[in-house]
Order: sequence, then C-alpha cells, then structure tokens
Amino acid sequence: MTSITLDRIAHAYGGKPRSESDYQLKPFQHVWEQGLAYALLGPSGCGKTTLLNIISGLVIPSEGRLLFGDKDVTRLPTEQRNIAQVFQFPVIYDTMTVAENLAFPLKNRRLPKPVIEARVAEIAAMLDLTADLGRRARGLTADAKQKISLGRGLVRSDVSAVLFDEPLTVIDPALKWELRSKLKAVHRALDLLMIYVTHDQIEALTFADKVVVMNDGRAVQIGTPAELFYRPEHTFVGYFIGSPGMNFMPAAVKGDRARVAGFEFGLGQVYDNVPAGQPVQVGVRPEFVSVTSGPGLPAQVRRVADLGRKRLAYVSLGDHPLVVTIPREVEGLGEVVAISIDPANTHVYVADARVQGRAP
Ligand SMILES: Nc1ncnc2c1ncn2[C@@H]1O[C@H](COP(=O)(O)OP(=O)(O)OP(=O)(O)O)[C@@H](O)[C@H]1O
Repeated sequence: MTSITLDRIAHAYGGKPRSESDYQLKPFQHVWEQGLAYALLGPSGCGKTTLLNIISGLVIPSEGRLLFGDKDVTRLPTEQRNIAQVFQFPVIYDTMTVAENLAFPLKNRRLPKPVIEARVAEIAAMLDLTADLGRRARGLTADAKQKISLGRGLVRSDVSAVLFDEPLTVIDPALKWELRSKLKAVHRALDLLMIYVTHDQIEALTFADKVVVMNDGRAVQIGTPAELFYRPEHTFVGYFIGSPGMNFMPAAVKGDRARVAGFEFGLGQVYDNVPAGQPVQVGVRPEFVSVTSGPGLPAQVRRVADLGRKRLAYVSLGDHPLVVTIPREVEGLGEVVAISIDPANTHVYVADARVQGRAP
C-alpha cells in the first residue's frame, strides 16, 4: 500500500494546449492518502474518467508526474502499476465459478492455495457471495456478476489502489443502497486506497471519506461530505451538492451585513476583504433559510413542495428566487411569508470562490 501523488498533472487530448480551455484536465496537485476512500464527483464531461485513466495508465498525461509512493509511474503501462480496477459493466469469466473468478487475480500472482482460499472466503462473505461460490458465473443475474467484479477488484491486499468507474450503474436501484453501504464497510475492513468515480452525489457521499468535486476539468473542492455541505468553497459545490442545492443571491456586503434586493440581513462574520468590481454573492442552503412566524424578511411564495419528510417553499426575495424550509409547526402559508436566514450557515462568495470572514 502506498500513497499516490499527482504532481501538477494536466491533460489536453488535442495536444499543444494554448490556453486553459484547451485542457480537459486542468493542472492538478494532490496526494491520495493510503487507506482513504475518495470519490471523484461531477457532471458528465467534467474530467472524472480522464483523471481515473491517468492514474490507471490508460491515458498518459500531457503534463506533470504521477508518483506511487516515491516511484514515478507516469509512463508505465497499466499492468506495471499494481492497481485493481472495477468498471461499469462486469468483467468476469462466465465459464468459471464465482470462487474461481475471485481467486483469479491471486492465482495470477502465484499466492499459496490456503492464502487464496482464505481471501476468497473473506471477500465472498463481505459481498454476500458465499452461497454462490460453487456456481458458474454464466447463470447469475447482472447484479451478482457485478458483485463478482467488485470482489475481483477487492481481492488483492497488496494493490496501490482500487479504482472504480461508476461500478453501480448496472445494479438494480433497490440493491444500490445496500451495495454502496456495503462497499463503505468493505473499505473500512480492507484499509485500501480506493478512488471511486461517479456523477451521483448520494453514491459519492455514502462511500467516500473525501470527495473531489470536479467541474469543467478542474477539482473545485476536496473535502469530507460535511465540509462540502456546510462550507462549499466554490458556488459550483454549493449548487451541485444538496438537493435542492444552495441558494445564491447577488449581494452587496459591508462588514457583517448583506444587502439583497433592498433587504438587509446579518452575516455570522465580518467581511472587510470583499474586493470592489467583482460579483459578490451570498450563499445559504435551503436547510438554513426557513419560514418563520416571528419577524423576518418578506418573501413572495411561488410554490410549495411537500416531500413528505420535509416541506420546501419556492419564494422570491425581491427579484431573487430562493428555496426555503417550511418548519413542521408552520401551517397555512399566505402569499407573503417572513423568512429567517441562519447567519452561522451563510457564506460570501466573490467571483464564485468563498471568502473567509473574521469573527465579529
Ligand atoms: N479520447 C478522447 N479524445 C478527445 N476528447 C476526449 C476523449 N475522452 C474524453 N474527452 C473529452 O474530455 C472531457 C472530459 O471527459 P471525461 O470522460 O473525462 O469526463 P467524465 O467526467 O468522466 O464524463 P462522463 O461522466 O460522461 O464519463 C470531455 O469534454 C470529453 O468529451
């Protein structure tokens, strides 16, 4: 086991990049720590697979160095990189039994038979495959076949990393929840570095210790699920994580006050560092703006969504649309409601990047 370092890695498929927009992966510096579970999360085309393929060796980056521990592997072929990979679709041998499929990567490395048997039994138990060990893979469901693929990816204990590329795509939705929590448990038990590509935030947040949020070829934030939720460093993270995403309002900020559409409210911190001439936004998640029966800012109600577990109101503060929470005790909304904004969870963004305030 070893950490993986991306040292100013960047990639332009077209070659000879002249400007930043020519890169499908913009320069990226990061150390993937051994034993941690990471998710690469972002919309289609943001560069997740490109980054994963650079780590696996399917793509040689245009710039930068890739290190496994101290070893420079930037130009090494995949088979010399000591990684395991799990793809979207099952990669297994239909004519082999489940046990033979799981044992295959270990047999290839000529491990002693008792070691192979013990490891196969361990991985099969983790993935609920024990009862199927003697069955040929051919007759199994797509879900079971993908579980075998996952098992084959996890069976070696000496890999530098296990790379997953949207591994739950073919899994039945009802089984997905179970499998992604299982993968998390497997990660804890096996203590391997795992990197998991997905465009599904629930999958990323359930699985990962740290999530790398990507947009337009750039890693915009690397953080724990809680950091991404409570302190998005970029407006894209606020918008992409959460359901619905963060509210952003163009604002004028002075000291610890924000002014939006002629209405003023307090911020949790003092901002003396907001540069002039750049777009300033205040961001607050729907969970931290609520309809109140007490004093608040006047908002027009446009629509109410009752999601069972929670109710949301789509309102306007002046011209600015906001999604706000309707607490359980509030009933019978009028056309205009009072809303309160939690200053402790309100952030200020300048040119899309969060700026740090200071304690009042
Ligand atoms: N072989 C290639 N040649 C040229 N451009 C490519 C190639 N592979 C990917 N791209 C482009 O690079 C960008 C990033 O693609 P990539 O597949 O890494 O994104 P992604 O986030 O994994 O998307 P998806 O979730 O759809 O797989 C996209 O604009 C894509 O069109």
